[in-house]
Amino acid sequence: MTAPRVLVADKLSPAAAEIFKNRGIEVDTKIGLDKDQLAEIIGNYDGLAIRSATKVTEKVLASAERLKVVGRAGIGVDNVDVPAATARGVIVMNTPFGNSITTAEHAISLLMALARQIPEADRSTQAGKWEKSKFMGVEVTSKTLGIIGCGNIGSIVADRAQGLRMKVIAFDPFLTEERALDLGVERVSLEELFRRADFITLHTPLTEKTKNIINAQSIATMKKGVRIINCARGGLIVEQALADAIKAGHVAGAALDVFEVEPAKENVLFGLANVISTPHLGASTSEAQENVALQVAEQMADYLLTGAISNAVNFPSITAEEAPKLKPFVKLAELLGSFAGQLTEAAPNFIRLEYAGDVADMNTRALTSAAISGVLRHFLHVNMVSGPAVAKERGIQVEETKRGQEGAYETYIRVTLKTEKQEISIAGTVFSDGKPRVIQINHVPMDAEFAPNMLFTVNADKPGHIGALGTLLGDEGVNIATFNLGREAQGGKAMALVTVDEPVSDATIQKALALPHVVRAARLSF
Ligand SMILES: NC(=O)C1=CN([C@@H]2O[C@H](COP(=O)(O)OP(=O)(O)OC[C@H]3O[C@@H](n4cnc5c(N)ncnc54)[C@H](O)[C@@H]3O)[C@@H](O)[C@H]2O)C=CC1
Ligand SMILES: O=C(O)C(=O)COP(=O)(O)O
Repeated sequence: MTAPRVLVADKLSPAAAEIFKNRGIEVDTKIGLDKDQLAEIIGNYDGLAIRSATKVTEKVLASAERLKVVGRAGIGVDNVDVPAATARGVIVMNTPFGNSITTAEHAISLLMALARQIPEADRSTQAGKWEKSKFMGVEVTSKTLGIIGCGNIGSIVADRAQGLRMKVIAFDPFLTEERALDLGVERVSLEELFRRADFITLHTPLTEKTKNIINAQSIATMKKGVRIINCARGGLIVEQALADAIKAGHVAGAALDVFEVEPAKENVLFGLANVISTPHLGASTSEAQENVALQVAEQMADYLLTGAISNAVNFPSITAEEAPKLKPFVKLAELLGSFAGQLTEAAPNFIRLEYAGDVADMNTRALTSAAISGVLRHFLHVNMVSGPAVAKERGIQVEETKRGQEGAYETYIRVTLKTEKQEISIAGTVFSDGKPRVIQINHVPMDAEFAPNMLFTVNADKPGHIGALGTLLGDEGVNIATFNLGREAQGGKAMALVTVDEPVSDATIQKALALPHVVRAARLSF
């Protein structure tokens, strides 16, 4: 067997290259390649080790004929097109804890720097101005810190802020009362957090639900004089809205480590008084970089040399023998979880997996992990291995039931989610062509393949809906690939699952909701 080859494309601690070499893997380090240069050479490598700078796009992956694994020395994988990697059978792995303390410390540093205008005071002093009366700060003791996203990093920030004698409140759909109590934080709604916080710090992943969470409307509900810290992802904040609020004096300052477009060479926030920026330095300490480099290199080497998988964000750990039989059902379980997760308004507190027929005799632990990760990946950076543990930590009850063949399908999986207000169940099967299909939505029969872009509607079963929806999509320039229907009973609730060529816009969703008898319209993507 020829030695596997790994490309290190971002600045990693030299510890990573050492490990690859020691384990008999050839390693090249080429930092700063653009998309085209990367696409040109990626075909020569089995592994790609990156941080946040390298964008692993569909185009790069399309040229990556040999690539088996992308290793992210860090947490966020939003610079990797994970669905495209999965579709090409490329494992994407990250190092979920290696830089959490360091990033939390950066958030606290920015908080203190913001409270006392340290960067600006430094610039003025070194320019010989001695403007002692210009830089009046605020004390953080007894001030309220609002943490949005109280996961690994948010929890460490909470701990450190309490050491600074701040009052910590947190919004996180997965934060249980019990965990909040353990952390010594007060669990509040997002609205209450915006209303009460003197400082707000962001620690969520960038998802459909968190994108633009700080916008003109939410800023208007914040206390006058609020200060905002972002060490998570640029897309969480509408930068123009923040700039406007700072200029208007409503927001007293912002400290930003991350930007919507990186590298951020120019930005609407640059140059404003009381804006502090750092170039995505959250994870940049020698300790964190050593941790993540060692871990990612070991994980990648394990996978390339033995096939063992750990901390993969797009695949569960499965032995070499089980893999071929399980693979289509892993995909199905993940898609069903993702479908249900996209339809919930809030984080679930209960997930049930039902396995019927042949699939009940397979490695359902891997399948359950896949389904849980499908549900949770709309909220968290969760991987299939850690999915059940994360669900447990967050107080989500997971139930698995198995039974023999029942009904029309030889084998099927049903995923049921419960939130405080809703229950959603999606069932599916794998046909002999190996393709996963939806066969029931909330027990209503349906027969549809999963597709990258879909629209789901629920309506009262009255004549005219199909025509109206078809006309609306036509008017909006949305091309329909397939149109699948199901209903409870004549005159009851009816559902449509429509495959479209492009993602349906928010405006089209609003128009679909305004159609007669429509009670639900949601965009789905797989
Ligand atoms: N600036 C930097 O250099 C670094 C940035 N990061 C970023 O920090 C973020 C958080 O990382 P971790 O704490 O390790 O992740 P984590 O997965 O442990 O925690 C994220 C938390 O956000 C919560 N969340 C999800 N959706 C939410 C919503 N709509 N509203 C409020 N909370 C929500 C989740 O429940 C979870 O508790 C990630 O985006 C990561 O990419 C991580 C490391 C370094
Ligand atoms: O781990 C993360 O999510 C980070 O954002 C760190 O990014 P970096 O590795 O410093 O480019």
